[in-house]
Amino acid sequence: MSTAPEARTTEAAGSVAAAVSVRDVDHVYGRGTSAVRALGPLSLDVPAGEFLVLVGPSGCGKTTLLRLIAGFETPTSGTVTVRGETPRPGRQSGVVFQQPRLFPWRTVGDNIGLALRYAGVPRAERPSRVARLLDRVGLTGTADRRVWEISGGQQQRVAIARALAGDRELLLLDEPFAALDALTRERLQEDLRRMGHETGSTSVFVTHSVDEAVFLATRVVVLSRRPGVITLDLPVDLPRTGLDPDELRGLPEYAALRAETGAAVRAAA
Ligand SMILES: Nc1ncnc2c1ncn2[C@@H]1O[C@H](COP(=O)(O)OP(=O)(O)OP(=O)(O)O)[C@@H](O)[C@H]1O
Repeated sequence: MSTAPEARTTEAAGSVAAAVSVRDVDHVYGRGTSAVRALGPLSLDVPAGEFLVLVGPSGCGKTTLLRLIAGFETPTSGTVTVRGETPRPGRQSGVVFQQPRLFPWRTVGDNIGLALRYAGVPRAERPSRVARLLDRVGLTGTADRRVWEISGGQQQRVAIARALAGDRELLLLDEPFAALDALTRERLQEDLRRMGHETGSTSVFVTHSVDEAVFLATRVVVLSRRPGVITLDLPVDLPRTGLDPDELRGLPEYAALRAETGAAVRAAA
């Protein structure tokens, strides 16, 4: 994935302030005897440019936290802001889910073009923007392919390009690679890691995989069992360039971070 002009715009925009601020948040689904306390109390700041990975046992509230940051949910108490504003779906962030959720009978270009249209990008500008976004996710020249014709990994790349459309300052990813085969998953991890470094964009990524967390993150946050609270907040200061993935995974620091994260996840479960 290469650094396109679109990426540099995001980098410039992202360097201004803390991208995400979560303050004293509690989140409860339902009421009375059927109430489920999913999250909190939880406070977290995500500075611009950070690649934050959330890990924790099933049901600990990872998706809930992502949905609060996306603006799909409003916290029961406390506040969530994205660059100082209350988040609104599709406004400040792009979201990538476990399934790509594309229109399969339409072309790759149409799927991304639709997101650009919603973002208010004029029709005449859309083809060049689509091409730049496809370059960025390693799918140069695929705009005219139908979604059903391309592989699952390629579809997930399209979903990432769509989430980036409209110069969103924040990328939210909810186990985006969980349904992919191991080799495709590794390739996408490598590309996403490189892209995060090259563009300086801000991401919050949810996973169950400790290795995926340490590989991708500049910071790992582990949540406890429900209601999720932070049990580990770990900076990941590994080289972002100059090493291939095997060399990176072979570093003693990598092993130490993996061990510390794994122990925290096991303790949380
Ligand atoms: N709409 C809802 N109504 C009621 N309870 C919900 C709702 N959404 C989630 N929950 C509950 O809130 C808790 C947290 O769910 P959430 O999906 O955020 O966890 P998670 O950590 O993402 O789980 P997983 O790793 O299994 O995807 C769970 O107990 C879940 O059953």
